[in-house]
Amino acid sequence: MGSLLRGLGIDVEDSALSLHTEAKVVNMNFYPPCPNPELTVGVGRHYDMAALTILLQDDIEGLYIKVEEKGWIEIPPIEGALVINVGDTLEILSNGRYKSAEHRVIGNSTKARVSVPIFVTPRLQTMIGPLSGLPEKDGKTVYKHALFGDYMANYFAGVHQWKKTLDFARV
Ligand SMILES: O=C(O)CCC(=O)C(=O)O
Ligand SMILES: [Fe+2]
Repeated sequence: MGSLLRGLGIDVEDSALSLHTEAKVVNMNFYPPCPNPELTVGVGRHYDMAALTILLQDDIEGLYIKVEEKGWIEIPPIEGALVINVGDTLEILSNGRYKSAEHRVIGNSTKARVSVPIFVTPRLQTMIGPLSGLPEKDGKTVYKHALFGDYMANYFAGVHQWKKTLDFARV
């Protein structure tokens, strides 16, 4: 995450970096095969709330990411490779310079799939907001400061509102 932020021209201190990446939540997803995968939920379209998601997939396809003007693009499943997703927290920390990635998972008709995302997040009591030293986007501060725990409570209260959950932190 340090490299991503340095890419924006800010030199974040190690202490600020570790503050925003202190907690790690590991999920283990199992998608059993289904003859009619279009009838299964898989994982509906969403944005992760984390700063970054580090995702280990197996060699079974299923993960799609939404790319502007191109639609849903399949992420090739390369065994052992890690997919790194930008989440809402990094969007807020970067004042909208990095956008959280919309993605979804579709089940498979013949093969079971396993994935292990690690959500890298601040702790609940950590204040998140645009990092200091960040050049303003079009002269505007897009996001305000909020407790990560409050952001999380709001996210899970409205998880199907997609990008609207970010409105909670908008100025
Ligand atoms: O199974 C996957 O590849 C992704 C799962 C996912 O998006 C999530 O758990 O947030
Ligand atoms: Fe996700």
